[in-house]
Amino acid sequence: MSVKGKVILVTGASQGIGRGIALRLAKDGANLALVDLKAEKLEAVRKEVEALGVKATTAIADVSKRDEVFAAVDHAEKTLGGFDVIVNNAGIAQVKPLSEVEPADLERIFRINVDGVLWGIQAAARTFQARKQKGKIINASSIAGHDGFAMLGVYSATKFAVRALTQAAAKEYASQGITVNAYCPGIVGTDMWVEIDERFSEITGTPKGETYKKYVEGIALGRAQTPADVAALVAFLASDDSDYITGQAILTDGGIVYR
Ligand SMILES: NC(=O)C1=CN([C@@H]2O[C@H](COP(=O)(O)OP(=O)(O)OC[C@H]3O[C@@H](n4cnc5c(N)ncnc54)[C@H](O)[C@@H]3O)[C@@H](O)[C@H]2O)C=CC1
Ligand SMILES: CC(=O)C(C)=O
Repeated sequence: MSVKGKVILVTGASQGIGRGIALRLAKDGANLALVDLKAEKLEAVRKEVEALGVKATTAIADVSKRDEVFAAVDHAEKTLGGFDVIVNNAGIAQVKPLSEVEPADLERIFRINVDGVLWGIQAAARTFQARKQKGKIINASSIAGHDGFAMLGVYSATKFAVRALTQAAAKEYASQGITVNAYCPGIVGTDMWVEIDERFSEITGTPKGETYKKYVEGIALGRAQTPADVAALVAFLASDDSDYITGQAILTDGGIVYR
């Protein structure tokens, strides 16, 4: 299984799962284009990646803005001399009972979690087509893209939508040698879960840390997921070993959701 020499763009690469994916792909020999809004943290990840002996470049882009995603892909191709894989990882969470959701809530999270993935799909596919080569598109869904979670209803809707886009894009691009898949993590100990836990506390009065603990206790394998666990699946999906897989939304959750 190898991604050696491939050019791979990862969004949301400044921290958490995106950083974990970048480090794993760099260890496996890929050259990386790192995209995020957080410039300082992104620069730190670039240095970590380069220390592993591969090439890296950064682009500050808001994935909800189509032109910025297209510019980031163009930058990656020009700077790193090719373009093979995009990992549409950037996303945000939102904890709110459905009865309190307002139009602005929907707008914000859909623009990032769904539009952002679609712009990434479009920009990558356009580049693969222009280069007359095959390519891989890998999108962040979630266990919440398979089961709707209470208080995470709108977030869950965005992750179901990512699965829909993944399936449709797989069908539209298969004849061009482009595969499209999604990874569906479970409970990963990142800043996103710190924020989810805090919001649950505010809304329900549950003591801080308890919501995260309760969810982790429900994992069959008995521990929280790490970014490296997620990155192992993404590294497989980015490699040639996954060439015959397309349109799938693969669970990596230690045993929470069974499909
Ligand atoms: N943490 C978890 O338990 C799970 C996370 N996921 C998904 O994995 C992905 C990564 O999550 P985490 O690393 O946990 O989150 P995180 O909050 O730790 O990191 C997300 C990164 O995305 C960036 N980002 C956010 N909005 C952006 C925008 N508009 N443009 C560019 N970059 C933006 C942030 O700056 C941050 O660096 C997300 O799509 C999330 O929904 C899926 C299942 C479980
Ligand atoms: C953040 C996330 O996707 C879940 C379900 O924990």
